[in-house]
Amino acid sequence: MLKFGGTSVGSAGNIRKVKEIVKSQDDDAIVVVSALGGITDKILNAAKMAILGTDYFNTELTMIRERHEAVVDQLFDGERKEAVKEQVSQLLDELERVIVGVSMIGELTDKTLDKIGGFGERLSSYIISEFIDDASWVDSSKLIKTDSAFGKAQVNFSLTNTLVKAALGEFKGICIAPGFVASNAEGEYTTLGRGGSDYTAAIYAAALDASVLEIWTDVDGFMTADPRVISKAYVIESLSYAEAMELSHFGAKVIYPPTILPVYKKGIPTYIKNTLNPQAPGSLITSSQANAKDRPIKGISSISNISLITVQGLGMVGVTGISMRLFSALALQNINVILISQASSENSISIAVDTGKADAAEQAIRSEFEREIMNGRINKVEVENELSIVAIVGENMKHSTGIAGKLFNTIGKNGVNIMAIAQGASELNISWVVKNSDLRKTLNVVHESFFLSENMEVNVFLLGMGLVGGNLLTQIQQQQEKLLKEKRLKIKLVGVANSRKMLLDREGIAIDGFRDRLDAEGQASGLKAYKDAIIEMNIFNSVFVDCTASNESPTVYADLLNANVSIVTANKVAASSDYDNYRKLKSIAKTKGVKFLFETNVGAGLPIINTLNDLVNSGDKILKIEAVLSGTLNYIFNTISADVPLSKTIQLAKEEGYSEPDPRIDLSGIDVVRKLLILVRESGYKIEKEDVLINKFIPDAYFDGSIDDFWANISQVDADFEQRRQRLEAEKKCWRFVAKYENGQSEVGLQEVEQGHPFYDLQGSNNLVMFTSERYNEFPMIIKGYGAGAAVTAAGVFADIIRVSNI
Ligand SMILES: Nc1ncnc2c1ncn2[C@@H]1O[C@H](COP(=O)(O)OP(=O)(O)O)[C@@H](O)[C@H]1O
Ligand SMILES: N[C@@H](CC(=O)OP(=O)(O)O)C(=O)O
Repeated sequence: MLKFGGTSVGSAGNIRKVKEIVKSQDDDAIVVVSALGGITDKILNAAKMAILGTDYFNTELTMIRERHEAVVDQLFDGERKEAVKEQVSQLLDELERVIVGVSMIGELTDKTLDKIGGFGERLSSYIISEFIDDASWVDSSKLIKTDSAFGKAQVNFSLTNTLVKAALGEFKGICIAPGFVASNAEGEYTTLGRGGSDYTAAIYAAALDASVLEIWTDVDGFMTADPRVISKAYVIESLSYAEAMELSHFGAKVIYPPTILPVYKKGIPTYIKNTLNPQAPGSLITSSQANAKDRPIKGISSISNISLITVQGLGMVGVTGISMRLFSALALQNINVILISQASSENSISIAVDTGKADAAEQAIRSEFEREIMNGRINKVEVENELSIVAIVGENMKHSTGIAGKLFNTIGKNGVNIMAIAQGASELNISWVVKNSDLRKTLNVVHESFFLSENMEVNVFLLGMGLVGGNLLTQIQQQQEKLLKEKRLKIKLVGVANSRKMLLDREGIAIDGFRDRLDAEGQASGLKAYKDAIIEMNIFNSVFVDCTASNESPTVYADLLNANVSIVTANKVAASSDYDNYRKLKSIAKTKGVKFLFETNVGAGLPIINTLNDLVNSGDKILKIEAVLSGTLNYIFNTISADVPLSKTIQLAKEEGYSEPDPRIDLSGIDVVRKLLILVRESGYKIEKEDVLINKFIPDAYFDGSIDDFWANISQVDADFEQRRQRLEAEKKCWRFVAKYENGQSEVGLQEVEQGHPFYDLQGSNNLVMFTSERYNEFPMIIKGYGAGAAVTAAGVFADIIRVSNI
């Protein structure tokens, strides 16, 4: 038993492939076919246009005609072609007559819709039966008998089985049959519901005890998720009938849900195969018991455009019969309930229905419970729209603990709000409701954590592409492959922005040539626009990386953290701003389960803040901090000599890229104050900028004027400094700009350091931090190394990005 879907018979080329597959069968075969892909939609649309009184239905009909004629033209030659065309034309004329009738009468019943809905299958099955030599044709609408529920008729199995067996029980050869179509007792056309050709095939297979059912479609098999949404979805080798049923019930379009029952009852193995890639093994659906080695979750599926109706009232608690009345009222209106969730207090019941049915459902509930609503026993019947249901399915969930915990933890960390949850006692399925706008993110994050747990993805939005940002991208590029191979971590750049332009692409931005792409495709940027775009994109596991020194960029951190975007920043402004703001950002990150990391704020790539956190978290108490934290100042005081006066060293520091663009930020000690603030705060103490005593070594006047005045006048301090330097040299001492915290007192300033002191031998722009703690007491802990420079800072930022992924 074979079934070819609309995509498999959508073009002459594909029909040729179908023929090859059918011809390569060794056994006799019944082949069910769908309408040419998209045709059923067009037919139904033409009818709807006709009833609306627009002439557009003619355009639709012309397109339907041209599609079929083109296929016939390409498949047949000579007289045969004319004969087939004639027959196709007659069928199309018949269709046209009905639709014109609809437009004239202005009435379109479900019965008429069923009459015309199956024309696509009648056409395709006829064409294919002519194209495959020696194939016969059978009219499924005569064999598959249903009730008169037009649109989605219920099959009368005993009659159908008898008719199918009588017609095809002894059949030898290849027989083509239209899918989807059936008829009622009166012989009027009915259909089996959209996507119903799969069902037709299963009905035939069960009636004839077929050895196998093959559903041929346009993907390699039943996949772990809808491949149109999750590009990394992969084929599930084998699944049980129950798993296939659950996944298809919750939206896996690859198979029409009722299909499973007939084949399950008869134990007929069912394959999902790809017409466009027949060599691929496909997926096998059987009754085989779950394999203990299989993952706990087989697949994930979803349905959009769901409404959630919540009925709530204290008067419902402990009252029997409420659920019965609720579901009967809905059943009477033919409303299918897709998901039910009831709190154990019985104070509320939530049900999910198709949005198209939400109004009818609400009305049915309100009228059923009119009395209870009036007397306040039920105080809320609320409908929420634009929702989706997501389900994870797998027989092995039964044997695994912690699935729900992992599931909801991962979803929650990504900021997706879950509106209702249902889990059957069979533990085969956990389903939950989210907003439509969160669907893609939910599917991605769940797919990632359950199916690709060996591959973790971090989505990076970069702000600032100067020295640090540029270096960071180069490092990511060099390391990307290794991280993927060895750590199974995929760092994906999904956004880049500078002060002028921004570029966002959820599929990833190649680091090679990204600047050209930004120039060509980038939109006008602005901090707020970038932030809004990031929040709007709503990507899972995302991190905003701030590689600017801007005062403005930290103003967007709170919004981003609130939207569950982690922050990695080389920018000191946020962590050294008002204490309340620093606390607020940390606390948002904590409640949202995301990271706010700023290791590079102190000592560039040196592991200072992380070390401090480790000490404090493990119960140590920081008693004293002494540190040389300015790479720039250290460079200056290491470079100053009889030949190189102070003003020259400042200039060199700028040229070497150590200093801030305005070196006075370094010279004034402000930058060191900011770093000290961060260290003291991370040690667990509350401190504000104003609490730090600053001992400047250059007179205030130099800091007041313009930067040009500064450069013009700074050499005036050289003579004085040279005198002091000579004295220091004679005493075998050197200058260090030291930040210090002890007993609640913080200060920064120039210190004369003797030989032998840890600060004395500090080369170049190196930094050094000494922590004296309860545990590191007699001999303080010392961390020392490059404390500035784009490459080491970028490396620190990179390490923080990796830390976000928690590997
Ligand atoms: N879990 C899934 N596995 C495979 N395909 C899926 C899944 N979920 C959704 N799909 C979609 O279902 C499509 C096949 O169904 P459909 O278009 O009805 O095919 P046909 O026309 O062959 O009946 C695939 O192209 C794929 O995009
Ligand atoms: N042609 C029908 C029936 C069908 O099953 O189609 P497909 O196999 O392409 O899903 C429909 O579109 O609903």
